[in-house]
Amino acid sequence: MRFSKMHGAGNDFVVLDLRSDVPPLSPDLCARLADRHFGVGCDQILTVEAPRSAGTIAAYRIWNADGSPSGQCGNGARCIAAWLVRDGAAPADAAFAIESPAGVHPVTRDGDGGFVIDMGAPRFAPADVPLAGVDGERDEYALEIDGETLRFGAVSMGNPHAVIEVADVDAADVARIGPAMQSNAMFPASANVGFAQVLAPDRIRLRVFERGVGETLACGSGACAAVAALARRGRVLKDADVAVELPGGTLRIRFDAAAGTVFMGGPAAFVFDGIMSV
Ligand SMILES: N[C@@H](CCC[C@H](N)C(=O)O)C(=O)O
Repeated sequence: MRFSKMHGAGNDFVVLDLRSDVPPLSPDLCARLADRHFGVGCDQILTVEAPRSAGTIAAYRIWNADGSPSGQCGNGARCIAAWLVRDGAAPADAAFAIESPAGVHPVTRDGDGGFVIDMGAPRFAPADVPLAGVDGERDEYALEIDGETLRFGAVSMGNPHAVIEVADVDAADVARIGPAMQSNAMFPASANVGFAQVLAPDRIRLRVFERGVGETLACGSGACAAVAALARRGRVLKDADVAVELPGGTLRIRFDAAAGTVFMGGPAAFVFDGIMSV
């Protein structure tokens, strides 16, 4: 099985071209590919697939390291864009569109040689996240973990996110709180749990404990969710770039409130190409 190893701000991927003849993918095979000791190693598997909607170059799907599927992957979207440009399927200098399970995403180049992806509208309605056992849409919800009341915003970017504002992201107990929130009945589809520290209205720090993986070096949809949730509470700017500093790099996120969409800019890098026996 031929693959490309890529990363976006340290969130790493195995990219497979399913437009050609490859063995059928299963959750078990995804988990084997993602294994850092017995496989290639990655946070997510991305599959490039034939276009589904008019005006798109290709579709893609996302599997976490544990083999579970997801509806969205922001860093993956930039890597898919870079992969399609290198493949010759997408133009190097013009806009094009790709499609995730969450919808169609217009893509443009950014000034640093990376890509800007229109990630679509953040959805806050509890049923859309999904969030269970709450009595209506709010800016923040409360949940008790180990006797501590945590306040969080809930957002879908095509995948579920909880965003907790913290005073110091380095001190956040990501490895304890992340899995405890994911397994709580409030999150029937689990969630990606973000810990955000606001440095200024246009700059935050963020760590994300991802569903199906654990803490990653960057989560693009998590960065979009954090800015959308914080902007809703007036903690960061709307309609202007917010720099999101993640352990693996910095993304630029703009919540365009008038257009009702979130733009994400950042890098996409090739690491190596290879062949894995399956
Ligand atoms: N790292 C990704 C998100 C990948 C999917 C996520 N773990 C989920 O299960 O929803 C990103 O950059 O957005």
